[in-house]
Amino acid sequence: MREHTFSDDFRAQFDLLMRLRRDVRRFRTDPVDEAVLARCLDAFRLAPSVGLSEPWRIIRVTSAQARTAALENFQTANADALAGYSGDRARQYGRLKLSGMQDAPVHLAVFCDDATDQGHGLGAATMPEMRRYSVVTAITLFWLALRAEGLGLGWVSILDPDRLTRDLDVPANWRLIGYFCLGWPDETSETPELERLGWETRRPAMAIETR
Ligand SMILES: Cc1cc2c(cc1C)N(C[C@H](O)[C@H](O)[C@H](O)COP(=O)(O)O)c1[nH]c(=O)[nH]c(=O)c1N2
Repeated sequence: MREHTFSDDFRAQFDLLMRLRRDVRRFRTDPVDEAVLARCLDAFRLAPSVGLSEPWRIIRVTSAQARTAALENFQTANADALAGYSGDRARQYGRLKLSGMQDAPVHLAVFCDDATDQGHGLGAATMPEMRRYSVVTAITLFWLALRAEGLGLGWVSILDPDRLTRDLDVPANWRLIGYFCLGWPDETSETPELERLGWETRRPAMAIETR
């Protein structure tokens, strides 16, 4: 096996990549080059997965009908979420933009195949949710790969997953992990939008307890 080391310069760049990764809700409508998208999607093949089960299943949502169904799903779930807040929080929530579905050129629905035989159940017998966590690890790599190309990703979870699963006509054993908007971001920042808009702040330091 080839020994590989990374330079200080690479480490600094990687740190910057992580700092500049944002959840993007504001996209330019310019198309994304298919070769660049394919290169970024390769991140899924590099991701860790429980038992090497590779349980991610990706649907590219292109038809007007499927996109409209997803958008309406979001709008309903978002209105329901807004109704769960009151006072200043409700006013603040109402002002947030929580998906870029109307502008993003690429839409992906990512699922976990809960019934896959791949991996022969290794690591998931007592904790089957590990398959879903595996999909999340892959999405994180994909997110960074996109950012390295200057592209942005927005995770949309304000959705009724069963309704989306039905609308996209996917197998019953597939569980929705997230709906993703992808494209060229309108802005870049080292600060999450929810922090900039005063919804929540990041903790100053990570507290690790010992036992
Ligand atoms: C599992 C999961 C699900 C969602 C999110 C993230 C993750 C990890 N986020 C994005 C989230 O708000 C964002 O990551 C944090 O606010 C931190 O900002 P940065 O990602 O650092 O820019 C998100 N954002 C949004 O506007 N609508 C959404 O439905 C969701 N859903």
